[in-house]
Amino acid sequence: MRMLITEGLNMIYKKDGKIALKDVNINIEKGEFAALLGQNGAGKTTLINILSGNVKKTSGKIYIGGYDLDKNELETKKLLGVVPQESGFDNFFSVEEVLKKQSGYFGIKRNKEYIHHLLNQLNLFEKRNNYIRELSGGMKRRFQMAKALVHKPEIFILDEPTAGVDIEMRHNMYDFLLELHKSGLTIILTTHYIEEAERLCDRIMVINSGEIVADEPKEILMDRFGREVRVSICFDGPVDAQEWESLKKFHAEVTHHNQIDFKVDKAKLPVLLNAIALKRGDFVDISIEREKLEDVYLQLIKSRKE
Ligand SMILES: Nc1ncnc2c1ncn2[C@@H]1O[C@H](COP(=O)(O)OP(=O)(O)OP(=O)(O)O)[C@@H](O)[C@H]1O
Repeated sequence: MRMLITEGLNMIYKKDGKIALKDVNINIEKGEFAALLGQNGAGKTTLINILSGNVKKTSGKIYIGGYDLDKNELETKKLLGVVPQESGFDNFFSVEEVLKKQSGYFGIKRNKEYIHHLLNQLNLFEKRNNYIRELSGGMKRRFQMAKALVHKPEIFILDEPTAGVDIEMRHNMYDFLLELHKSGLTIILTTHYIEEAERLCDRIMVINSGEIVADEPKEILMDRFGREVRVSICFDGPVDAQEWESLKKFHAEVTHHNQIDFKVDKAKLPVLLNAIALKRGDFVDISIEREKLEDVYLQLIKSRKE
């Protein structure tokens, strides 16, 4: 089932005529965990703000859970849980009060048990009677997640949820998101941490200057663009760059006193390994790594600029 569809979505900010989104067509299936990657100003927040009804699109269609956003705003709002990048916090209320209020906004009564469950999962139970202003930055981010989930939405959208969050807390958030994904929730995440998208998401969308330049299952994207592998070899003695001149075409680079790295098309790997073995047999360690999502992402952004 398709949970989110945009058709020919365009956004031009009236104030300065800035084209923030250009003919954006996306299709997210139920249960997918999708990443939306893009540089600063690419249009990620604009897209999220339009989906959540905070910004009015210039043209195009949006369907959420089959509902047309223009005709069924209330229904679409119920299906979405959005964690914004920044938000005015309800500073003068306690954590639990805000979550109760938010439940009420969606017509949900007697939600205490679920609220406590969420607070427990997000390590916030102890803080339930604290005012929002008394929470740390990382706690506020987790509180925002609870607030977005309190009405049990079907699509969870997060705008850079881990920006500025320390590494341990970030890993806790990953576990939490993976649990939610396992339970069948559809998740869309924008992030600057590419390894985060690589680790969590099964679909990658790349947005560049308001245009979607890639939208594919992660593995297919990696196979299509990530054709090269990096081969690192450590020898039982020093490496002399000159000795490897003949393998320059494999991007030979001495990276350590006894280590040399190569970059090679996967198909040419046997040729390279053969050539190395003929030159020196005293290798003590070898590693072959495929390209990372970061390399693929940079290629995509670069190819558009050329
Ligand atoms: N309210 C606004 N009025 C005019 N232009 C805007 C407005 N909001 C965003 N823009 C412009 O639209 C473009 C897309 O901005 P957007 O905030 O969607 O990018 P982003 O991908 O979320 O960036 P970041 O990663 O920095 O948050 C930018 O050029 C931005 O300056």
